[in-house]
Formats: sequence, C-alpha cells, structure tokens
Amino acid sequence: MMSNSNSSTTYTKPLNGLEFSVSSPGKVILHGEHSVVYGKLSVAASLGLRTKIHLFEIDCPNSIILKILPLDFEQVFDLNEIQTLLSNSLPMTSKTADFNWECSHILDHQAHLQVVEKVIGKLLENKNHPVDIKTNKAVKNLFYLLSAILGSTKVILTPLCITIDSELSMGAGTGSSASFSVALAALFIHYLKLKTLDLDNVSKEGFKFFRWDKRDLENETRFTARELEAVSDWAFCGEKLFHGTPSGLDNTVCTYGNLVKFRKNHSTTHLTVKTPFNLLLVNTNVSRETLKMVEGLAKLKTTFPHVVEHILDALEDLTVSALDAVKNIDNAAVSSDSEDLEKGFQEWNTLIQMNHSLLTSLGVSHEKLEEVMMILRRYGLVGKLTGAGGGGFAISILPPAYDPEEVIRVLKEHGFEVILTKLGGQGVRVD
Ligand SMILES: Nc1ncnc2c1ncn2[C@@H]1O[C@H](COP(=O)(O)OP(=O)(O)OP(=O)(O)O)[C@@H](O)[C@H]1O
Ligand SMILES: C[C@@](O)(CCO)CC(=O)[O-]
Repeated sequence: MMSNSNSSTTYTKPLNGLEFSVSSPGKVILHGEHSVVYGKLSVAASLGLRTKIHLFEIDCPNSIILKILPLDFEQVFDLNEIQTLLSNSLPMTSKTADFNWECSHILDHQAHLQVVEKVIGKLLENKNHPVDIKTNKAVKNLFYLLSAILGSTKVILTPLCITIDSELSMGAGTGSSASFSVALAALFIHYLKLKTLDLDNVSKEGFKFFRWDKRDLENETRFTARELEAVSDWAFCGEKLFHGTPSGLDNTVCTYGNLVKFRKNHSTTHLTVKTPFNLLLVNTNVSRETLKMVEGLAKLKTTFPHVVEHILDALEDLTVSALDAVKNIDNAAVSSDSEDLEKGFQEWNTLIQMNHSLLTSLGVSHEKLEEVMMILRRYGLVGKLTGAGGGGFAISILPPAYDPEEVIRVLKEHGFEVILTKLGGQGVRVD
C-alpha cells in the first residue's frame, strides 16, 4: 500500500487497484478556422503538447478526489452523490432501449446537463471559497461525461483519485478545451472497459446490449477505431458545454492526431505527410473566449451576409490550394527536389499570409497578433493566427534549414512566449 502525504487528503492505493493514465494532444488549425463553422473545408494538425490524466483507485471510503492542476483545484467529492448521478435515468431524445455508452447522439444533452448542474453545483457550493467560472465549467464537464458514458452501464464507481495536468495554455487557440474533453472521454471509456471486460452484457437492463468484442480486448493500452469514434463524439458533447456550437474540428484532431482534413458533418480524411514540418508557436498572451469570437463573426455575417459569405468562400478555396501546396512540398521533400521544395514553400507562405488577412477582415485578429506578423516578416517568415483569434497563438511554418534563433530572441524581447515544435504526432492514447 502507498500513501500520499503531499496532498491535503490522505489516501492509500489498494494492492491490485486499477491505475492508468491517458493523454491527448493539443492542436493547431492550419487553415479553415471560423469558416469551418459554416461548413467550409479545414485542415488541422496535432501538437506535441498534451493534456494528461492519471486515475487510480484508492482506499478512501466514499471519495472521489479530483485534482485539476492547471486550475489549482482540488476537492474530495462524495462518491454516493456521484453514484446517484449514474443511477438517475438518463434523458433521451429517442427510446432508452436504443442507447448505450456508444450512442452519444441520442442523449438529451441539455436535460442531462441540467441534472449534472444541479448535483455538481451543490457539491461545489459547499466549499468555503467559491470556485471561478473556468473551474466550474471544467468540473461540470467532467461529471457530465462521467455520468453520460457510465450511466447506462453496470459499472459501480469505486473510490478514485483523478489528477489532470496540461502542457497547453488555456484560451489561446491550441485546443486546450478539446484536448481536455478528449482525454476525459478516453479516461472514462478506458475505465469502463477495464471494469467490464468479463461481462456478457455491459449495459444495465433496459438499455441497448453491449459486449466487448474479442478484438477490443487484444490490446488494453490502445483505443480501437470504434472507441476512438466514441471518444471524439463524447468530446464533441464536452466541447458544446464550453463553446456552444463548435464545428467538431478540435475534438477530431485531438482524438486522431497527425493531420486531418475536416468538413463539418462529413467523414474526416487523415493525411499522411512524410515531411516533419517545423513550427513556431507564438503566444500573444492575450486571452479570449472561443465562444465570444464565434459569436462576433456570426453577428458580422448577419449585418453583411453577402460580404462575409464571399470571404468564407475564399477561405474554402484557400484551404484547397494550401492542401495542394503541402502535397507538392511533401513530394519534393521525398524526391529531394530543392527547386520544387522552395516553390512549394513560397506558394504555401503566400496562402498563409492571405489566410491571416482574410481572418483579419472578419474581425478576429488583434493588435498583438499584427505585431507578431510584422516581426516575422522582418525575418523572412510569414504567419497567421490559429484557432478563434482575438489574441492567443500565432503560427509560422519554418522553411527547411531555417535557423529561427534570431527571430525567437526578438519575439521574446517583445514579450511573446515562443515554442519551437513539430506538426503532428499521436492522438489520444493510454500512456
Ligand atoms: N487543461 C484544462 N484543465 C481544465 N479545464 C480546462 C483545461 N483546458 C480548458 N479547460 C476548460 O475549458 C474552458 C475553455 O478553455 P479554453 O478557453 O482554453 O478553450 P479554447 O478557447 O477552446 O481554447 P482553444 O482555442 O485553445 O481551443 C475553460 O474555461 C476551462 O473550463
Ligand atoms: C473558431 C473555431 O473554428 C476554431 C476554434 O479552435 C471554432 C470551431 O471550429 O468550433
């Protein structure tokens, strides 16, 4: 048995208790932020920075210890209260018999959220000092996903400690909330799997039959295609709690990783590029809310519908052209054709610059982002905002053999935080 003396709550880990970690990447949108909300094509990639969640069973009766390190939050929740959330009948938009943990689309999300808000709101209120809005939303999201995923199953919750940590900045355009929702959905699905491996029917009476396929059980540390689909779908529900009407791009790229070509309500294409693109991530340190930025554009579109529609169409054409440029660069890199490589990069850079200008015309830039663009230009680079804009991160793809030392120094001198990283990387996984 192990005990934790650092935490304000003392607990022990039972011998052979369940313990595992999952992690999910952040993302950058290369082309198509905002226009993707209106059905246009987009392309995004995962990042090496991840959200990590560690879960283990504890010998601490009737407790769920939740620690969210980026929000400096720690609370012990009453397990019985949480178990009642799981015992409540889940509200459906269709017959209960059609629902199991894979069928997020027929849960009545608004009605379920109201139940979660009532229970969790009360538990959070019990604290001596009130929690801030960010924490409130994060905790509700967690218990919403836990109860929605496990609520139709025979799982009886055991005392747990759940610790969430993240390498991603919040409210900055690199998919912190999507990565958080994806990691949570993956955590509860993996917990469900480990708890119900041997059951003939995982679902409670009255719900749709579910049993793990033999192939699902072959590798307990990898998510199957079917599980990944459920992770992304549930994370999309989580994203709705944060952002109202998200396109689904962020949860898709954080689930699957690497490069994805995405159009709302269409199947996603996973792109493979052999070129390891180096990327500068420049944080303006100006915080903003995705929901407000998306609402701002919706308002502009209501005022000037035709003008905005033309710009959105231009963004669609731009994404298609950028995908061609990326393909050309990748082919040239593979065949070591330096002339074609340079031409490809020049074309892509032009499109990146145009992309940023079009987004600026839609009112989603910020003076700090414009300052970053100016500095990048001085050093022969181009960039664009990424994600919702209004602050947050700018990205700049580095041409091969470009030494970024000087531009990084100058950006830092101007107060910007700079991360040198590579595009792509694994999606959600059990670590
Ligand atoms: N790492 C995290 N841990 C806990 N909660 C998080 C985390 N990241 C995001 N959240 C929750 O999600 C909410 C929205 O986060 P954020 O503003 O970063 O999302 P975002 O605008 O989608 O960011 P991005 O543009 O990077 O996708 C936060 O208020 C918080 O409740
Ligand atoms: C601004 C937006 O396009 C990207 C946010 O990362 C919103 C969305 O896709 O839901």
